[in-house]
Amino acid sequence: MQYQTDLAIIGAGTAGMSAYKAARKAGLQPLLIENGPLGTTCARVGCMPSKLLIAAADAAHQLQQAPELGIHPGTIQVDGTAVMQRLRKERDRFVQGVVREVEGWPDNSLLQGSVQFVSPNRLKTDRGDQIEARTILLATGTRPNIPSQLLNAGDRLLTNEQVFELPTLPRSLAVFGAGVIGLELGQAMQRLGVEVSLFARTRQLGPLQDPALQASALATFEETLDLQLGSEVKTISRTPAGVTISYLNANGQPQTKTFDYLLAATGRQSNLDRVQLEAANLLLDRRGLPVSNPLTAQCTNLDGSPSHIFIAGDAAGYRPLLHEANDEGHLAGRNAALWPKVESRPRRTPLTLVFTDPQMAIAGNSYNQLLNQPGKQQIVIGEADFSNQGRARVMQVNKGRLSVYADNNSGILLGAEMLGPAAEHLGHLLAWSIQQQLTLEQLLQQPFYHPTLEEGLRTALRSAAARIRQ
Ligand SMILES: Cc1cc2nc3c(=O)[nH]c(=O)nc-3n(C[C@H](O)[C@H](O)[C@H](O)COP(=O)(O)OP(=O)(O)OC[C@H]3O[C@@H](n4cnc5c(N)ncnc54)[C@H](O)[C@@H]3O)c2cc1C
Ligand SMILES: NC(=O)c1ccc[n+]([C@@H]2O[C@H](COP(=O)([O-])OP(=O)(O)OC[C@H]3O[C@@H](n4cnc5c(N)ncnc54)[C@H](O)[C@@H]3O)[C@@H](O)[C@H]2O)c1
Repeated sequence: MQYQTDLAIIGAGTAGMSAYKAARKAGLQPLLIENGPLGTTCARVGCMPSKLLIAAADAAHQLQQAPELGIHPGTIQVDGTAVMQRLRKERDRFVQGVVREVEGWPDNSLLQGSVQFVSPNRLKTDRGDQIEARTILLATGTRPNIPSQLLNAGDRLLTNEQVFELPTLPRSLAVFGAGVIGLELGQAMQRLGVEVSLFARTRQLGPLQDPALQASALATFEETLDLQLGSEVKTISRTPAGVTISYLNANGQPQTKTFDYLLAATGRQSNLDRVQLEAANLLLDRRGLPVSNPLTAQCTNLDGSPSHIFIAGDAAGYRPLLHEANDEGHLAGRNAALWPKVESRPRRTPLTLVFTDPQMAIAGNSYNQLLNQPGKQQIVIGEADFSNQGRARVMQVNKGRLSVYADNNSGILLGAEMLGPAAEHLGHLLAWSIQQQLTLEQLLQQPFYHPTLEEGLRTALRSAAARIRQ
């Protein structure tokens, strides 16, 4: 069929749906085109099922820790089938919520098919549909990046798209990648009784950049997880017992181990390689992604002029997180309606959280952004150690550290990195304070109740304040 639309949105994920709503509110009748199942990556195979697995792992962990508090829950049994069933039941509720929302939209809002560019204003789908669009939004997200060596695991290779479908928990799991997904899922599986080894080429654990925090993360995670960081994997093969991995460990010693499954958590790759971007007349960056303005979501033409094509969510390669996909989608949908005029909207303060235990947070500017740059002498660091922090000890969660970074002249808080208890909450407090450009002094005038984890934040703020202009 032939379609004509003011706005063709490629991808009905978080960014695409948010753009659809914003564009409709602004008076457009957008056409949303999706080549996979509805429900979004976040709800189907991302944020939500991973946090459901972590919730079960946290429950098991608390029971395992209880005897140290004098509480003896008896033999702890993890029913892997029940864990996975509950995960999928709750996950399906979230997915259904999204699907119902799309189903409530007017007919002809959604087209199924895989989209490619024919020319800057013309798209076609693999089902033979042709779309002429005044403006276009790229909201195509990403898919797992799988290094070719990992394919040797054959039918025992899992990514985030298969792991939540396992009928029960595996006995053993080799996790490749020590980034956010590898750490979150690897630790959760280990706490649920799965024998986990985590392989990574470097010694970097998760996104924290502050050397003191990286060291703390390494010391903490290697207490319980078999970390094969800096290992060199020689061969991976599908064997009758599962997946056999031969590798040189960090000391150069040859090892061979067999696992039930291999989980690839080795980063994400853009889906834009499948849309014939060459036909879109867009300027691309070194990664092959369209050059775009994060304040308008607008792409740039080959000749440097502003394009009628917008980009949002993970496809933009800017901040691949759910709340950012939502914001970018909204911005893109609204600007597509205003096009050729566009509005600039300031971005929120960056906030990254990792739902491990201890959790990780980066609020505002990271260590590298502030301290690996010229002018780093303008930055003071304040620190707190949670190993002896009162409330953290009370709750037996006394691990990790917090670093806050402030401007040495104005005292304004610029960034923070944390590994520690409740980093998801302290990270928000820090991000909100940074967004309001509060100074250390103003922050120290706020109430700090006793005994709370926030007192750890106060320690870090005080230590930075004491170093200002010394
Ligand atoms: C395991 C995991 C856990 C995560 N946990 C968190 C978390 O806790 N917190 C957080 O903030 N973020 C988390 N994320 C990241 C978050 O899920 C993403 O940032 C977010 O889903 C991106 O949304 P999006 O709209 O850009 O992409 P998506 O939701 O992936 O949507 C893109 C859509 O485009 C479709 N598409 C692609 N190409 C085409 C084409 N050619 N034609 C038609 N349709 C196409 C795809 O099928 C897909 O439906 C997690 C991600 C993963 C993988
Ligand atoms: N809590 C959250 O907000 C959350 C949770 C999960 C995912 N996410 C999002 O999903 C994105 C992707 O997560 P991810 O963990 O896949 O990516 P990542 O970039 O965080 O980590 C990828 C890891 O894979 C390693 N790696 C790459 N190639 C490898 C190879 N051949 N062998 C071994 N290791 C290899 C990298 O060194 C790195 O440690 C995140 O950046 C984030 O935006 C967010």
